[in-house]
Amino acid sequence: MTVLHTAPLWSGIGQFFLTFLGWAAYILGIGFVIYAALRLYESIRSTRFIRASMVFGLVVLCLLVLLESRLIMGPLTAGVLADVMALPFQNLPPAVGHVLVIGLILVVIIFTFRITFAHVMLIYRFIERIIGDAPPAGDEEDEPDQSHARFLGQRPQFSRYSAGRVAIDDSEDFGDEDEVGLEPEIDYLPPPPARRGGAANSKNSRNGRQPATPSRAAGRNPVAPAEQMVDEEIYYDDDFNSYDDYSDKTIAIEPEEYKYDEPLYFDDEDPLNDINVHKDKISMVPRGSYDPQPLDLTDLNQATYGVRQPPLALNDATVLDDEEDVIVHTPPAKDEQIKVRPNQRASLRQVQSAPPPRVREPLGSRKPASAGPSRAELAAANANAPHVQSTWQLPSMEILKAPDSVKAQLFGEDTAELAKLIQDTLRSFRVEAEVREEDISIGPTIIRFGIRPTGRPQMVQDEKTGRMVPVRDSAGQIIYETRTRVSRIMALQNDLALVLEAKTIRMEAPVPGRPYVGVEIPNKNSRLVTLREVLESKEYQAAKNKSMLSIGLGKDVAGMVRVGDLAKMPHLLIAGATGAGKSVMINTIIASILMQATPDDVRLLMVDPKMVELNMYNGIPHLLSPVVVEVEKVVSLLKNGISEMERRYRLFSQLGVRNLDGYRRLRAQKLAQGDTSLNNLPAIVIIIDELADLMMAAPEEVEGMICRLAQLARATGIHLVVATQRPSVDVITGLIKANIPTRISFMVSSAVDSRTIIDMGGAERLLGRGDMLYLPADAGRPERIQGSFLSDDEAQRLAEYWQQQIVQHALNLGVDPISGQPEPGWELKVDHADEFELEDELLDRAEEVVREQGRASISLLQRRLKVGYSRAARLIDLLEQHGIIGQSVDGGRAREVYDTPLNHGGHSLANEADDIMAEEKERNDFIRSQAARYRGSDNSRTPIDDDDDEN
Ligand SMILES: Nc1ncnc2c1ncn2[C@@H]1O[C@H](COP(=O)(O)OP(=O)(O)OP(=O)(O)O)[C@@H](O)[C@H]1O
Repeated sequence: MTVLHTAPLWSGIGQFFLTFLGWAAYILGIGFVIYAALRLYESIRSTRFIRASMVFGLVVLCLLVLLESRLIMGPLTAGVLADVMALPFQNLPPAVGHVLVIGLILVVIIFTFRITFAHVMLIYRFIERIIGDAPPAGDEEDEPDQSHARFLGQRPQFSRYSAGRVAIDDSEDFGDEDEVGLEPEIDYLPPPPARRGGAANSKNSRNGRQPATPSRAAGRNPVAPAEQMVDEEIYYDDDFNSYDDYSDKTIAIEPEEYKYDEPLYFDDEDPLNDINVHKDKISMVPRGSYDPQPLDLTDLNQATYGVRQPPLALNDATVLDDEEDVIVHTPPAKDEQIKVRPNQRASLRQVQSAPPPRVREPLGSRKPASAGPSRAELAAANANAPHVQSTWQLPSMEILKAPDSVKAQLFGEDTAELAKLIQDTLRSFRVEAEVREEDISIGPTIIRFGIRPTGRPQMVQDEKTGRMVPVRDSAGQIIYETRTRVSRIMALQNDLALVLEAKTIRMEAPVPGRPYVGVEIPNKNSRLVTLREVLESKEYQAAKNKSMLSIGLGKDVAGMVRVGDLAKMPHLLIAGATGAGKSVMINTIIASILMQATPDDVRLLMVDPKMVELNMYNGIPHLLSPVVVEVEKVVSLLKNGISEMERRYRLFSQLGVRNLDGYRRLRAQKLAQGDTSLNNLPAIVIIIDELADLMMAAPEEVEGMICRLAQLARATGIHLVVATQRPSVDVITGLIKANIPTRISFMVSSAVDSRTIIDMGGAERLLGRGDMLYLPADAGRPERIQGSFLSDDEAQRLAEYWQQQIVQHALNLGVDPISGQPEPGWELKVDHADEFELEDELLDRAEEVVREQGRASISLLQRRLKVGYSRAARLIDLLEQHGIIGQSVDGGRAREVYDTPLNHGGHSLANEADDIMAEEKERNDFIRSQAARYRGSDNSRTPIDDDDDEN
């Protein structure tokens, strides 16, 4: 305008615009220039971003502002157009005119810039945050900020690698500090090292776990620069077995001092983004630029220690045992804890004086130990002791590492975003479903989103507003006209995996007991579940009081502690690919037992063909026999187990009790009456670390004995824990599966393997490293659990604790320590599979049968003794070896019985022909069933034809 106005030729035009538009001519002129430039840019980039509505809105806005200036300043600079526009306002009071024009300006601004309520809220929050930014010092701890999102620990960009992290004492929420054994401390870990270190820097840090740059760290944390923690990823390191180093390097820094000083963004190449143990398994979620939220310590404590678990009606001081109706007093101090067995409780109440301690009792009094005073002798020496208080001391919880609470830390709204992403994706596929906030469960390694199928709702007109609103039932739930099918959601599994950029997602439809389909994706801020935090949980404490064989399994997808009871399982099959976490699980089981049960309560038998996994337990008093590493000795061990089982059965039937619990109750009653005739019978847990090796060596015998034990051992308190790396049908046969109903599947390589273990797919989508599907015997569907972790160090410490106790225990009793030797009756010998049947206990009955019948044949023994073909054939061989029957003659199946007192001439040609036919049939059936079994099914076995002539 100035140029036009001053140039002689164009001054008229300039004058016109200035007169007509006043000062607005400048604004509009500049606006047109910008508009022209933007259009030019649009045409160069072949893009379009100028909205006509916005241009129009800006012009109108400019004119309204011009009008307002005319109303305020009069007709001096506003031009003719403004005068014309001001005409309608002349008769109005000035205030009304201003209000009208300003109102119009606001309306035009709202429409032009498309301002919504969300924008207003954003600004409101921003202002609020600025105002509320300076809380009085020291307030944070007293009054934790509650305004954060509930998705604790879900902000990848604010993981422990990219920001400060917090280690919080749990003692506040977890009861007495002494009881829990954790020192109160608040550890703020340092911020990440500089990210602008260049490629070399980045590489170094990936390989060598680059420490925080001192100067930078010092800048961030002026309080304790020298105490910065070296930020190392050691948690899930392959060769990492202990997290000692981690906590050692954690040093307290004042929480108030910590500030994020730069926006954090996602960079694939940046090692600092290696936030997750499963980095190679999961992918990334795009990150926004959020400001970190303050951490709620209470929330974190609750998430870490499971305080959210519903309180259980437990009285720490006194536990009333319903079954035995006796009151048990818990030990006064944990260090002086002396284990009280359920069957000892009654006597404890009665006997208050301090009697001499008593040695642990042997399982049986079959053979004395070779060196030193035998256990049988020791037992006999103490036989008259009026009580059974054990002198073993249980380890205190301090022997296990305290849970490292730094893992769960800052939180954000990523989870909410993912939920929205899932919902939008489903909608884009025209699948009506919703993901509610309350349906999101956050576990230690997994987040589960619950997708509720919705549909087209029934609509009615609202009487007040006249609008159409969905019809709701009495519970306030929307009633749908047509519903979305679950199968439609399930069909989108891969599409969801795509948008969530997750390498593995697992869908469960429906989640048992919930009205939604579960989508499980890896939690990028995953956390180790330590055995100690599980054992310290209230749920475990409650379970422990009920059963000595409780196992701290881990935490489920909602972060709740999951506990198993081996006594109820009653046997457990663990399978999974190599490195998936089987050995850790077995160690966890053993450690759970060692933490809560004395050798008087539970005894262990271990088979470790890998030779290295369970060796460390050699020498603990719980072992009935040293850890078996030779496959040849396993048959002998299982045989010992079977004879112990049979011995207990005989004992129980004599005493008229039905199971070990009944026996214990009876014993407690007798002890209360001063009768010490009944020996203590501990539960026995047989742990086999690699079944495949055994099944290769002696498939039939091992399978037969495992099944026999599995079928009958429950009542006698003998439990099997069998693990295998090879979930194929020749290892986990149909028979073994049928007899071991409780199963745990870790990650496997294929859906076929998964089906072999848990009879359904899903385990192939697990993440490994303790991520498992737990299928209890009484549940139809498996449950996903992150297994508790026990480092080798802890296991070693626990084993050493018990090994030392043997010495201490023996010193207390004034006897030689006996350790590492098998219990009498549990000696193992190299027992080749072929020799197994040599001492077949059916031999006597077989002899009776053949003498009674005056003839001997396999089919006869099969029918009369109700045994399988191979065992009957073996019995015939044994009878022949013992000189009871003769050899088969001329291909005939029936054999002569020597010295037969009652030979009524039953050995006729007709009988022999029948026998031959029956036997042939049995043989064929047997071969067929064997073949079918190796193909994965042993259902093909045809029943024995009972038409066979017996007489
Ligand atoms: N519950 C868990 N939590 C965290 N990490 C685990 C857990 N269980 C196992 N891991 C990790 O996985 C690694 C392998 O576990 P483990 O040795 O138990 O595997 P495995 O299945 O026994 O393998 P293999 O059959 O080859 O012996 C462990 O060293 C550990 O780092």
